[in-house]
Amino acid sequence: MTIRQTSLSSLSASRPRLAIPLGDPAGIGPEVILKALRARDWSAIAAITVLGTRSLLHQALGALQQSLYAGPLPNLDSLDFVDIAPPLSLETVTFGQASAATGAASFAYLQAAIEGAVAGQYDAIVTGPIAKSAWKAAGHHYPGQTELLAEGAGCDRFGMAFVAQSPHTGWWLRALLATTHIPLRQVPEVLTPALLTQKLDLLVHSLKQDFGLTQPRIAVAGLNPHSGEGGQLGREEVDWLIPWLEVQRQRYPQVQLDGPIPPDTMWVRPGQAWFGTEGRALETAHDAYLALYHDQGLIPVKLMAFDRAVNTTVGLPFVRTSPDHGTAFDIAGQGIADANSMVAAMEVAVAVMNSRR
Ligand SMILES: NC(=O)C1=CN([C@@H]2O[C@H](COP(=O)(O)OP(=O)(O)OC[C@H]3O[C@@H](n4cnc5c(N)ncnc54)[C@H](O)[C@@H]3O)[C@@H](O)[C@H]2O)C=CC1
Ligand SMILES: NCC(=O)COP(=O)(O)O
Repeated sequence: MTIRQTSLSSLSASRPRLAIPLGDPAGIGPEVILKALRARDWSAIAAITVLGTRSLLHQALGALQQSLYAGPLPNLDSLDFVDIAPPLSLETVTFGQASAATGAASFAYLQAAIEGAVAGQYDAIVTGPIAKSAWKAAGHHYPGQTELLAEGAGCDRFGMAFVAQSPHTGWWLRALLATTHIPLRQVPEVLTPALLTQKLDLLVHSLKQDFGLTQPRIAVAGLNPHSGEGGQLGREEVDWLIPWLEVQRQRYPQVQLDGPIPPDTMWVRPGQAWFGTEGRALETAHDAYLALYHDQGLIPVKLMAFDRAVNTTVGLPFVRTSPDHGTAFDIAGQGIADANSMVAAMEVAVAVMNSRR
């Protein structure tokens, strides 16, 4: 596998301290982290600490060495590593088989990273993927890592955003999800003007703080097909989304707020800007997209950028990024996982940290 490096002009010589919890040891987290650690010379731009169970990382390394993977791998002896004993008995793992024990382990790794970040030992956390079902089996009822991070940081306003830089055009795709891990049928009730205001505030702040965009252009999706077609296909747009947008335009005169944009067509221009198929799209695509629910945002993001998109948690007192993919239990232990999204997650963490300084 060839690692493609994301070019980030804002990477600087200062060295943010990155904590990298391994994620679920039965998934591809340890593998993509091992590959990512040798994808470039990180020592020039970051100080990296990996958190996990040493014997399990050795097991993942052994599996990689036995696989067809022929790329460079790190020397574990020279790694800055925090060795965490698994809370439930776990001497070895069977790749692809998550359990209460692997869930308890990935939970403990993330908890240790959060404690370190809150104590000021780390500037950023780049998380390996976990399985929410394994956390649940271990008795941890969180919808995902985002909510544990927010709780640990004492933060009740936070958001899930994805960013990726096009390898074709250099254009940056940014999308924030207004709602995340809830059943689809709950979306219309959970999605309120107050919630959307909170998410827009987080997005505007992050665009300025993390990306230096002080006059961003933001597109807001409608909820219903064709944004409700004047109330004929759903009433949320006419009942509150259009009036809400008017209020927000008054609140944010420096922001160009477009919407509600029919959710299907909203992604045409980003697709053109991403793939470079329509020259004007690079100028006319928005700086960021506010999607109203998980799959409205993540289907297009993953279609365009599954190999390199980065999940970020906005609103925390420290930086958090993650690859966009999950534990990929179907290929764990085979050596074939693509580490580019993990590399991008580490690079974006460094760039955002430098932008905040
Ligand atoms: N940040 C996180 O911790 C995330 C965790 N998850 C969790 O991961 C578990 C599995 O979720 P899925 O929906 O199956 O998504 P997934 O991303 O784990 O896998 C989807 C498909 O993409 C492939 N794939 C994923 N990453 C890959 C990589 N780096 N290289 C090559 N192929 C790759 C997999 O083999 C699979 O066919 C779930 O428990 C989910 O909750 C999912 C997304 C993010
Ligand atoms: N679909 C995105 C995702 O599952 C990320 O979850 P989290 O563990 O980062 O909260």
